[in-house]
Amino acid sequence: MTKRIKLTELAEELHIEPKELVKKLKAEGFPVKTTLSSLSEEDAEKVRNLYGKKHEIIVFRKEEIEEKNKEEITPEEPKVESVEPPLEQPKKKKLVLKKKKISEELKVEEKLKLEETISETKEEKPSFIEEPSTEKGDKVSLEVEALKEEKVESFETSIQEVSRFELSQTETPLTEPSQPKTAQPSYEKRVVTEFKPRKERGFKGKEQPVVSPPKEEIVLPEEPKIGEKEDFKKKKKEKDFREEKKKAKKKSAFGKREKERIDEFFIEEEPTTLFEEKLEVELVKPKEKDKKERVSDRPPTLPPKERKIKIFETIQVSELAKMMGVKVSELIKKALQMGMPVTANQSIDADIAAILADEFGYQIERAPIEEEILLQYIPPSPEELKPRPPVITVMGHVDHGKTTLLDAIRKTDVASKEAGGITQHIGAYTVKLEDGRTLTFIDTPGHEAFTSMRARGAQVTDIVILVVAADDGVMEQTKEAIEHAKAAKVPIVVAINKIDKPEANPERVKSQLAELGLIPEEWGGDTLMANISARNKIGINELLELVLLQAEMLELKAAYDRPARGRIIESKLDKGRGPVATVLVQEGTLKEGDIFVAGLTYGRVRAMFDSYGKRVKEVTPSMPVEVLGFEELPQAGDDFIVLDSEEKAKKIAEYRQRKAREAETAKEAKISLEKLFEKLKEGELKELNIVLKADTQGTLEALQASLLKLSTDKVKVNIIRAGIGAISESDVMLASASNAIVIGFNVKPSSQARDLAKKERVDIKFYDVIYQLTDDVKKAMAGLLEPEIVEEIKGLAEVRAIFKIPKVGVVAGCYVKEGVINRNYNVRVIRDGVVVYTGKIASLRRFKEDVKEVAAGYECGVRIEGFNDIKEGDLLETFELKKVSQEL
Ligand SMILES: Nc1nc2c(ncn2[C@@H]2O[C@H](COP(=O)(O)OP(=O)(O)OP(=O)(O)O)[C@@H](O)[C@H]2O)c(=O)[nH]1
Repeated sequence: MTKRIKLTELAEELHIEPKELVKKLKAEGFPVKTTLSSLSEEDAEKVRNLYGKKHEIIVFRKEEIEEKNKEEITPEEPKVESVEPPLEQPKKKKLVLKKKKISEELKVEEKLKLEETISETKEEKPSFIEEPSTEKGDKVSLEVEALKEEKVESFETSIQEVSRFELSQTETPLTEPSQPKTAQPSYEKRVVTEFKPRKERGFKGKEQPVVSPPKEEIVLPEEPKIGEKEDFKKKKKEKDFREEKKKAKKKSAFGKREKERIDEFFIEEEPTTLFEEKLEVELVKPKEKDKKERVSDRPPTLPPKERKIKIFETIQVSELAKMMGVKVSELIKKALQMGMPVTANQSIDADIAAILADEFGYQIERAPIEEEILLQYIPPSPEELKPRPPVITVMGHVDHGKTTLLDAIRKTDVASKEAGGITQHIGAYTVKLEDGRTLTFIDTPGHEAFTSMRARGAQVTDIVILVVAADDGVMEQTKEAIEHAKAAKVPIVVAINKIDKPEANPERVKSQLAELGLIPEEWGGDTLMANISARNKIGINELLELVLLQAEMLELKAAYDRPARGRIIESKLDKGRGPVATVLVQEGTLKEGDIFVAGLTYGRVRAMFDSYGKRVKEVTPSMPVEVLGFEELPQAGDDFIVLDSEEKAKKIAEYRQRKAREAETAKEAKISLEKLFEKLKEGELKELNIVLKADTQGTLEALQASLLKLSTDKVKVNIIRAGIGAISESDVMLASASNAIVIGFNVKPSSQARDLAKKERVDIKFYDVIYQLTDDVKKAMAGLLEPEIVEEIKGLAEVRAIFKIPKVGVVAGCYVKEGVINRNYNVRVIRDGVVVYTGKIASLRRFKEDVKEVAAGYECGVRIEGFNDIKEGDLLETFELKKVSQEL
């Protein structure tokens, strides 16, 4: 491919006005029309000669590369002898080392400026007219002036990597290359810019980092082995260089810091790895203050690299290698040489990738997060919106009748009767009333499904039906359900069930609910309530009417005429059909054949079945449908987004998988007091959600009051649950779904809750002094939290027997269940999840022997300092306190 040179660039190079150049060239008979025209390199060279410009030459000699490395040189990094363009006023000389990979696509501009031809092989070796290289084989010389006569079509010559170079001593006309250059896939060129004494360095690689030449002068020191010298002219004026530098900076993918770091690296490492001629270096050493500037930019003759790789946040090492067309091993080696041990499958961030890519002549372009580009979501305009059916979840205390109610509702479905079929269990189903209105029910009753969906960021429910048995009244899980619905800001319609029972007392239920903030309409509140008997199917239609009324108030709408978006409600691996999932379409219309991404997976809709098991071709908003065609099993709560190409879908899924893996490794609490200020500062958080558990009603109330008082203009303290007793799994789930922290005051989590908190990355804080708790929250909000004292749980023992020993006290016969009990640890006595004492171990024994430590699975006798009120069944938790400086 013949490279062409823009007239504008040529004019710049020749320091004349482009228009003037056009005029002149036209007069000379060159095939140009306007300033936008371009010339072949050959012609450009003629023009240069017209203007008396000629190229200077830098002849690079190969560095003494270890034999091993020589062998390893791949086609991507061929050895090169490089030639510099002419410099106007030769003054001092100075070594300029520059490594540059230039591909076939190397810009004309770059080539023009380089004005070089480089021979790659011995056969192709050109020679200089003057100062022929003393080394044979890998030296190349070239006379650019002579090139105008040469009928060389292209200079697309591959330049081999050199580690050393050689220069002719005097500025001489350049000889014609002995042979025309052949196009090569890429070449690397090095221009020695800086020359410093050899120093100790961390690694020695066959490749050297890029160093730009000085802006004012290029002084070439004597190459020790050959002893040749050549003076070089000034390459460009200072101004030109600055401009170039600015351009390069703009184009650079590196952040300033990276760039400086690399510059420093180059300053420190580059010259020393290449030259041993200390004396020469010192003689030509540029002024200190210029040093960084010089090396941090590309020379004016070498524009910023043109080969770009677009990456999204991170990239796998192997992928980066593939994109650059280099061997993974080569890339890993290079990284290692640079002090960054990486593996092929490791994801590296864009900054690291940029440093590495630069070594191979590539520039990294950091693209916005893939998802943001590809899933760019344009919210529908009001005109696009049409009413959609409500999506309902049934919640309530155990045995209050949720399942019976869902069954009763299902039986009211006229469509089911029409279809003559029974509703399939697909996680959700629709109910069509006689008047044609439809409602969608999430088939899994209970707050667990609701919460775990919410914990994954999925909010599919529009309305919660809270089932309360009229004979039993408000119970623990009724309260929890209310809290969940409130935290999710989902309205509640109450179904007071089992009114057929003689002991039913709906009025009592109403007053209990009113105490919890759900005030019935008839009492002036806004909570819709219906008395029903799910078993006897009394009041079901009335209940559904109320639900529809509530839905009307919510003005539920969605756009129908656009690609579908929804949520995964349920998923299973079907033996015959592969991964199958129920999707609730929330927007748009889902069609057979649609390509989609869902959570970490993707696919194409092969077939769809509605809740009666009937195959359907299209599904509209609020409709649940069973979808076949997933690559892998998605998870309940995952999003489901239709895209226009499978490639996109796959890319997004892969990106998400990578992110998920990274998140897995960098597990940290969703929110913690330590991170609070950071999040507030970043505007990520506006309120601090707290799940508060305490040992007594009195302390709970006191804590609530003092915590609420801490709310400021910037952050609101929001207690989403306040309860008495041990921290439960439900507390953790609520905290997880609501991005809350759990505060236990004198209460501890059950071991299941602790495990769940670990899994869900929920931060549980333990306090036993009120002011410490309020102080911490206050400080966290102000960003003044002291180094955190972290409690490390060491072991758990169960008290199985009590021995009262006169004059000594009470000794607890324990069985160590988890971890170790060490007599130096602190100990906490927990009774029914409540901390009854915290102190020190006075003695630890096994078979009358004093021991230091007892591990899990063994029995031991424990006496606690100053505490004799120990009881059978108590748990002894040992812990250590560690200071961790906070990261705020
Ligand atoms: N008398 C009477 N019994 C009912 C009514 N609704 C449900 N039951 C009974 O209450 C018991 C529990 O009903 P379920 O529907 O299983 O309750 P649930 O809330 O789904 O229970 P879990 O799934 O265990 O949480 C069953 O024996 C039902 O027959 C009702 O309206 N009247």
